[in-house]
Amino acid sequence: MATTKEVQIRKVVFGSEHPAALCSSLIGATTSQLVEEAKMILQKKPDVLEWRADFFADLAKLDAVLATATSLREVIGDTVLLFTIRSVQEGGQPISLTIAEQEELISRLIETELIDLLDIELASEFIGMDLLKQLSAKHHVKWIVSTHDFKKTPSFDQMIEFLQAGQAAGADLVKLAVMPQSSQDVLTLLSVTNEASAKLDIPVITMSMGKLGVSTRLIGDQFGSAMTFAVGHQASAPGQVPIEVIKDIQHYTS
Ligand SMILES: O=C1C[C@@](O)(C(=O)O)C[C@@H](O)[C@@H]1O
Repeated sequence: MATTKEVQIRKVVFGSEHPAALCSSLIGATTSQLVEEAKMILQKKPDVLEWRADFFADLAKLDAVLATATSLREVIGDTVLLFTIRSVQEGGQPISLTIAEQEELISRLIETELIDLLDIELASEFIGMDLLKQLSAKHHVKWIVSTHDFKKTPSFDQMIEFLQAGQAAGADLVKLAVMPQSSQDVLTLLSVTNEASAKLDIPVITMSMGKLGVSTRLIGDQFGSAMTFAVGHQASAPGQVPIEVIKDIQHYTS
């Protein structure tokens, strides 16, 4: 019989029509904050927890990162763990690590098999992408290749290109988060989701951020988005709504 984790991974990685997988971010700066956050959020039963490691104060210390991943795994059990270092250019926190140091840290973390999913930005300047992909495959870590635009919503064609390029870069899932400036932008993002989820071979995750884009977080799965980010403890991006709200809506839409 499949374990809970296998079922969750299948739902997240291979997509399920409805409802979207529910992901909440951990943005603590210390191990104890992260562990407390995880405990609190787990009561709300998310499918995925995202460790936004760019918020972690000791990101430059490999031992601290590995110890924290171990502590988190002890607390979260079978829940799917996504590891993300979001760059400043794409809405993340400033960090002191160079690109090479980040690559090294991520490689060591993959080898521990403590994480299930890894966020890799499409625009990432990692040098050893092929090696990293091979290492990930060896240790069963799946990739979400992501693109974020916190200022605007690119054109329909550009957004389709981002998603296609993510697939070509070796993604197991692709993600696109953009900022709408009008309700038309929200419609365009939903059209992109509809088209890309039908045409690509991998699950697509999309969201329109901010207040204007909230609807995409609530009903994006009806247009083909495989995952939605919701607040468990604190928001990690503008426009996220509480897990409870998403669960209520999913009750009526799936
Ligand atoms: O890529 C995403 C999506 C997100 O930016 C959002 O808009 O919900 C939140 C981030 O933490 C995550 O890494």
